[in-house]
Amino acid sequence: MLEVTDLACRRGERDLFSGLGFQLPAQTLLHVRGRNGSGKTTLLRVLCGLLRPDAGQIRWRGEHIRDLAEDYNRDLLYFGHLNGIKADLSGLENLRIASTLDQDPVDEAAILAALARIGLAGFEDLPTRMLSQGQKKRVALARLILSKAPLWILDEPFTALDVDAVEFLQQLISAQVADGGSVVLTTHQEVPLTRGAIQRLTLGEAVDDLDTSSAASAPAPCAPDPSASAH
Ligand SMILES: Nc1ncnc2c1ncn2[C@@H]1O[C@H](COP(=O)(O)OP(=O)(O)OP(=O)(O)O)[C@@H](O)[C@H]1O
Repeated sequence: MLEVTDLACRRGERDLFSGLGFQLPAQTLLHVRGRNGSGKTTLLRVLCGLLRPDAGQIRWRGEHIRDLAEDYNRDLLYFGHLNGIKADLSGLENLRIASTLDQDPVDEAAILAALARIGLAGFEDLPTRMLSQGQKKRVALARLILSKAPLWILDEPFTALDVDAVEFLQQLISAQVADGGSVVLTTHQEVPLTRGAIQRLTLGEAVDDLDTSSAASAPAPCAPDPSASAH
């Protein structure tokens, strides 16, 4: 369970959000929406512990993420705008490093299988600078196939993907939730779930913006913090 209480963040002269609270249990997806510049990326970076909020607490399984430090990082997979892909390294090398940094090393056969599943068979050894934008993104997405992290935080993961890759990623996210994981996601796209609950949070709108809805066979979603607001 990820638990956020009274979170506030100011960037430059602007209050992006304040008094923000929600609980994200297992088998739940939080879909963060909002206009460009409303603070979605900022919120995700705060939830990852990459950015310090101006107020509020973030707890993972009951403990403050700043106290958990590396233990939180081990449970977390963050997929940011920049993909974290090194241009001079191949897909295989990038994933080997990523799995080591995720503190969850996987063997080469598993990495090759993940690259094949994401449609990159035959491209494993090319430096990623020689891949298209969509193929680079696929290399980064292969991390999701390999990940055992219970919490995924994904910033616009669908950008630059073709129709097949979008569908594949939707399935990965759906499986993560169905298998008991939690996902925080920014996207302008709907993500259908086979099992689990969806919560929606729209930044830049008034207080009643945090609503919940459930997919088929979903457990009851947790109640949103009634004090939540996003400016
Ligand atoms: N390092 C920074 N210093 C000051 N202001 C910043 C910084 N990074 C972002 N901002 C500002 O914070 C606001 C929110 O940015 P953020 O990237 O979180 O928005 P977003 O909702 O993710 O936008 P988009 O949909 O365009 O990706 C923007 O007005 C941006 O200019």
